[in-house]
Amino acid sequence: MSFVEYGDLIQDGDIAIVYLSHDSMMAVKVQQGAQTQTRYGVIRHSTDLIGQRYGSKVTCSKGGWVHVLHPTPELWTVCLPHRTQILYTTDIATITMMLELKPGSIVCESGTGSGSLSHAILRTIAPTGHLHTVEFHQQRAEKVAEEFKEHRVDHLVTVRNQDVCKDGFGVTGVADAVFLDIPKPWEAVGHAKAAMRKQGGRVCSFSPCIEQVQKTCEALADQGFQEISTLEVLLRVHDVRTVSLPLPDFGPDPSAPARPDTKEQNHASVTLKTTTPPREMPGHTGYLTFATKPRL
Ligand SMILES: C[S@@+](CC[C@H](N)C(=O)[O-])C[C@H]1O[C@@H](n2cnc3c(N)ncnc32)[C@H](O)[C@@H]1O
Repeated sequence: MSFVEYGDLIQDGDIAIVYLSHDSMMAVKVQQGAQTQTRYGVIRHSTDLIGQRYGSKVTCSKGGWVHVLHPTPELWTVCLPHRTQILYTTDIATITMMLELKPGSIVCESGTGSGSLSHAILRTIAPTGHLHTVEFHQQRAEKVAEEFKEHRVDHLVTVRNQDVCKDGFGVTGVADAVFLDIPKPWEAVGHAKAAMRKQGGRVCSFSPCIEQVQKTCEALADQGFQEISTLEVLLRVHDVRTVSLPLPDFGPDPSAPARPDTKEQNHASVTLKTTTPPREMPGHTGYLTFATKPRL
């Protein structure tokens, strides 16, 4: 198992995702002799997990069952231990696309936080790209480096424990893309430019407040970035439901012969399956500001 390569069978030392229901999952480190408690009973790693196929249905000690899934960045985002606010898949998908990330890309990121975005970046740039991620909180930097090792992606990433606004990304002239998720991104824009290859490349900054966005846009323009644009991604789910709608009454058809049952037809209705958006939407996460380093 690795977060960037699929493995068929669950092995000792893997991280597996125990899926209890759509909104209840947990990441488990598989270990010979270990047990995991769930609301459906105990899972015994040696007999219930090791050697089973990913995707298997596993019966727990109380007779209930769970599915055991191969880890992906998306599943990790919903299971990971939060040490900070994190980015979710809706924003991550837009960031990946708009930064034009692909296998082989060199990417700089700060702050690393809980590593939610980092895992998605790593899956996209594997097997030949590299992520340089900067986190100034020492324990967070150490913990995420430990997780990258456990998830077998550590060969694709360098974690630096430093202040990106003072010390930059630790690399110069190499990055195809830079991503910022820090409180004062405008202070890191110069370092982002220095980390990027001489010509071209994309930068993105995530900020919850529009005042932060304004300062970042000014800094990007001052540094000669072009195509500066800010967007907000809102997730709009649709619920599937069965509805009954009255048929429209257009009045009597003057060309048709009079029918005694016309009155009943006016009350006819049709039942159909449709989708409806919820009345309230999940709130704002943040603004994504993108810009391009020009080719001169
Ligand atoms: C909101 S979190 C990032 C979450 C991350 N994008 C994720 O998806 O898990 C912001 C992180 O930036 C770090 N940070 C803030 N300012 C920084 C700076 N100047 N240099 C390096 N890291 C910084 C914080 O310690 C925190 O861990």
